[in-house]
Amino acid sequence: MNTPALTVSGLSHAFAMRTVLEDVNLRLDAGRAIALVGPSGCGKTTLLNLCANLLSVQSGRIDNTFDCTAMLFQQPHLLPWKSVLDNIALGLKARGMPRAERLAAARRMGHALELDDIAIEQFPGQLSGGMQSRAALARALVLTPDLLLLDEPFAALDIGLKGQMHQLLLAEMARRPLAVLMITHDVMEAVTLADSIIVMGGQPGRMRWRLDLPIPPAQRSDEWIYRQTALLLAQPAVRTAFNLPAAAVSHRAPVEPPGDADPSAPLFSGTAVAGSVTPAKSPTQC
Ligand SMILES: Nc1ncnc2c1ncn2[C@@H]1O[C@H](COP(=O)(O)OP(=O)(O)OP(=O)(O)O)[C@@H](O)[C@H]1O
Repeated sequence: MNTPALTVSGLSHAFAMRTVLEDVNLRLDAGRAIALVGPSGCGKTTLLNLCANLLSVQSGRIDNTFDCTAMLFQQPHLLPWKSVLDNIALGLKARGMPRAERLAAARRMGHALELDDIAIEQFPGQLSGGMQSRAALARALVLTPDLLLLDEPFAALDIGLKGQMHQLLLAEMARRPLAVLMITHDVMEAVTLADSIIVMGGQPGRMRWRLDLPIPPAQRSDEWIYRQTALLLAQPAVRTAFNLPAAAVSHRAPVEPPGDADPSAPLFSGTAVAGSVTPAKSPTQC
């Protein structure tokens, strides 16, 4: 039996007469995480919305063979007139799960994401931003999705809360083969969570650079993450995509992989994607 995957092939998209995405190709397999980074307006959200079926595909193909796709938006979008518990249970209600059963499942998921019984019984407006983000994540995870689409859901959180959300997400990814396609402006967040990072840029937006990180997210030390982030941001193709001025590149050796990571794995090996500012040497499909 084929393992599930999200496959995007030759995808382009236009709003009215303006093309905003051009020839996007990627494949996301079960249990893997891909982060899309790039400057504002390069079409990241449009790509995610196409993957989520919130927009119709005009040109190219998207094949999603995952069983259940859930999406988290930048805003938690909790219903203010419903309790946090009812909000978490919303998708289960749409599936027709009986009330007692869905509320029990929602409570368990809320607890797993460190929302206590007091928080769960409150209305969203009574929660802090960080707790609302947890509730939104709980509402998505309670559906046991095998594909999670993240449109910068942690962008408004401070670094401490963001770190907590990362740990919760990594714990879920370690527990089962959850695939994640995420958008973020935060390159360090991408290096923390993703197996592969795709840098998009230009107008219309295209894929410019791809980096496959050799160490699983759970094994990455803070130091390794800082160094990889710096190396990624030093790549000329990446700087061009972000419209950053050319920078003096440090040639210091990257830090060693932590723990029992494969010592022979390359520490940094990005690939320019076909059609990008740097001619591609490798396959056009990411
Ligand atoms: N519904 C729409 N109608 C017309 N133009 C749109 C629509 N949605 C997005 N656009 C345009 O498409 C382009 C890409 O937008 P998109 O939101 O996908 O970019 P983005 O990379 O996600 O940006 P950001 O990082 O700021 O969220 C932008 O120029 C935007 O104005």
